[in-house]
Amino acid sequence: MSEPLLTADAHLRRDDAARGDAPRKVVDVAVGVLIGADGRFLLTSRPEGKVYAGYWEFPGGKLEAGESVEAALARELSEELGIAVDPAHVQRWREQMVDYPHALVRLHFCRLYQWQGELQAREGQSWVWAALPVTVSPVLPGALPVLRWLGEEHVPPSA
Ligand SMILES: Nc1nc2c([nH]c(=O)n2[C@H]2C[C@H](O)[C@@H](COP(=O)(O)OP(=O)(O)OP(=O)(O)O)O2)c(=O)[nH]1
Repeated sequence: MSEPLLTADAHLRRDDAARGDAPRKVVDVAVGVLIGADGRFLLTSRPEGKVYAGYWEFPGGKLEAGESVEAALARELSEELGIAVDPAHVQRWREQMVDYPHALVRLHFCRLYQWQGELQAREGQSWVWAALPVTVSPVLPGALPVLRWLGEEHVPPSA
């Protein structure tokens, strides 16, 4: 399902037309909503050195050229968290475009109930198994819709 465009921190930039810039390229991002046996979901903090460092988000990252969402998510979860994911277990959920000052991103949110290995913070990030309402903050603007969807929709603890 594709959601309406979300504009984040618009006050931080002037629009492209005013600057005479070309339309912005869309950056595709694979994002995992990992759901544990107890129904909690995994949030991770963005590491130092990245935009929005310290903000909480769902783990994932940008697609490489020619890569599928499923393959990108499996690669990112291995790189960031040291877990092994079978791309066949990645369940596409919703798509959300977010217009940030730093990039225009298309977030491919996927649900994931199965993976192998213990979590490791390979990029020095923190993680938390969260339930609604979440108690960590700040949450990345592009992760907020997921919290709303999780609240609206009954997400089974296993599938
Ligand atoms: N992982 C993730 N990214 C999100 C979420 N919400 C959201 O707006 N984003 C945005 C933030 C970034 O602009 C983009 C992800 O880019 P990134 O820089 O974290 O990706 P990456 O790990 O491939 O980064 P790098 O290797 O280029 O440093 O997607 C979310 O819930 N999870």
